[in-house]
Amino acid sequence: MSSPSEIKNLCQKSLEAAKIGTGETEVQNGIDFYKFMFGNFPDLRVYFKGAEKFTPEDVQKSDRFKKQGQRILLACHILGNTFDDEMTFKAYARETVNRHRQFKMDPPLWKAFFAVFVAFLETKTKLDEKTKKAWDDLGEVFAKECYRHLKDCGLPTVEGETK
Ligand code: HEM
Repeated sequence: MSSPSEIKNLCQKSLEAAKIGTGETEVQNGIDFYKFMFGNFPDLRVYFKGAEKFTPEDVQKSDRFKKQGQRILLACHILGNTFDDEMTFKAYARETVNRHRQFKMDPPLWKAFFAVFVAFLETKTKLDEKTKKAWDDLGEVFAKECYRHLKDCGLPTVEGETK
């Protein structure tokens, strides 16, 4: 694994293709994430109550996903930004798990999310192998902390190897 600061820099650089903000392009980036996810991983829609049958066209028109798009991209920017600050990064992972408790997600999704996210980023920019590996490494550290926390909370988790 590269150093935390190398991983941070590679992830940060790739996130320039998925900026957040109030401008049209930035807002659309967030909507595009869910259009991508709902279009390519429709099984994940089950967790989004009321949107279980949404098509990418429905996502485009939805105020809910306009807001949620910014939230998820902000979360990914926070992960990239804090990867060299282990205390904050891991606390953010645990907090993310706490906030998702109600959705009763299948635990392996904490790692699987990053494959979805990288595939989304690839719709926005060209990613080299080093950058894809950086996201995979980041996702691995994130997911391990999620699994550890789920176990601490007495919730279903993933034990042992996560790859
Ligand atoms: C495949 C994995 C995941 C699934 C199925 C999932 C599912 C959800 C659902 C159902 C919501 C509520 C939104 C709504 O219904 O409108 C939500 C909110 C949210 N998710 Fe996820 N999530 C996943 C992974 C992640 C990851 C890895 C992060 C962090 C990097 C994250 C960050 C957020 C944030 C920031 C919110 C906004 C609500 C809040 O902060 O409490 N999610 N997610």
